[in-house]
Amino acid sequence: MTPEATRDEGLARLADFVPRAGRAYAAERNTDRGPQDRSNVSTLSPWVRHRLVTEREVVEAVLHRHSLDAAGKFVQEVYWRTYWKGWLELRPSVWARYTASVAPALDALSAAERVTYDDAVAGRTGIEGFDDWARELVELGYLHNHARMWFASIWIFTLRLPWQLGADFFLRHLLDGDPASNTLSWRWVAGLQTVGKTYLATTQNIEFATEGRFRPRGLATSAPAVEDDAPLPTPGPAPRPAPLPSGRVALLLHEDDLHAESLEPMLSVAGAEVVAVASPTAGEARSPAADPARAVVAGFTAAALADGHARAGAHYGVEANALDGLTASAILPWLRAHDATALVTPYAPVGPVRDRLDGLERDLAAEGIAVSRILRPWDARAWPHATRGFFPFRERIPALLREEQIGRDPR
Ligand SMILES: Cc1cc2nc3c(=O)[nH]c(=O)nc-3n(C[C@H](O)[C@H](O)[C@H](O)COP(=O)(O)OP(=O)(O)OC[C@H]3O[C@@H](n4cnc5c(N)ncnc54)[C@H](O)[C@@H]3O)c2cc1C
Repeated sequence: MTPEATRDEGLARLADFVPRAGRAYAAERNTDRGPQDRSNVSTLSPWVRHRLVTEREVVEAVLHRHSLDAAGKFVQEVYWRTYWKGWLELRPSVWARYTASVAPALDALSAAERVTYDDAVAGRTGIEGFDDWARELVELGYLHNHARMWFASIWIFTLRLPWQLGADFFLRHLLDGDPASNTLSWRWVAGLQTVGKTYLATTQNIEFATEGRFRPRGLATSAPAVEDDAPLPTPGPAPRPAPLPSGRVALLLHEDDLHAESLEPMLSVAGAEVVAVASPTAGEARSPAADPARAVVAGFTAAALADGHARAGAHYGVEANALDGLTASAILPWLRAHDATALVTPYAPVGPVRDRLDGLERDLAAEGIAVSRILRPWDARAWPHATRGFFPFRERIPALLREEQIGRDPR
């Protein structure tokens, strides 16, 4: 059954997990006990992906209960997400190249490779574990982190399928499917991210970390890095907070950030009066391939959007509307009906929503309406540090937490 895509559900999961986020998480998080027992991880990713619950709230709740020393591993994992988002934000061409490569990679498969691909996504390769994870992904929209690594490694090095098609399969089916975390994790396994460093899944590691549930045979014994057709781009500048408008503004929510309540301080400082809130009824397609969003993912995203705008309407005490899409023809009549002079929307990082908002901004500019994107301090502070690898970024975590004023003296 698909879990509830509401903030209340995300907060309940967070409250339930917080006691286990300290040393227990550090010791046990790598074990994949199967879908019946996820108690060693938080399973919060679908809620965090849509910011039904924000990264800041998750880290704050955990550091309210544990010291940074005890919960350091968990906090670091949340910052992996922030790091990947920042890394891609500074190098948007990596996303553009990935999306442009999916359809050609499918077309370029030979007849034999096409059979392998069809078997892989249907979970009928005969590889123990791999087939189970393919089915688990399609049915539940979630995989343990270790299973994602094993799956990607077997896909690339044992089945010798293009990484882009595996990333696309994940993005279509994961409830937490995220342009940055997904694309860059697949690139990391393939040896494209930390150039030359790949991830090889082994029978022994899988057997150990699944507590003997799976012991796949015939896995690749080496993992030569996939060759890239372009060098890693030089990082560009990180986005900076833009001035927000004052006066009557309409607040447009989207699937990348559905916690409008915590945007209020930034809007009030600017002197903005929120007169209407809305979100589209459905999420953007995550894949250029056919079957762009499976029903499970589409249903979760649509419910998250509905929850987001309903809460925002109640919070700001204004009408909350569902719009047909992030298009000028859907949005202009709504703006006019509320006599709004400007549109504000949470900042959308690199991905399908960003692409859509860029088009919308151009169309609304032609009508004399400015679109302002609200960049959260969490992102504004961390993303500029995503210029190199995760390890130098990780060194910044205590300082970032101090700037966020989270935790008890997080040194
Ligand atoms: C091939 C591959 C594809 C992936 N695709 C996605 C994706 O599309 N979306 C996604 O959110 N994560 C992705 N991940 C990262 C990670 O597997 C998931 O975030 C994690 O398994 C979610 O489960 P959880 O909420 O129980 O995590 P926990 O272990 O409880 O971690 C807490 C939170 O930290 C963040 N997080 C944890 N590990 C990572 C990580 N390695 N990278 C980035 N963020 C992390 C997530 O927001 C997560 O909810 C991918 C990893 C791999 C190897």
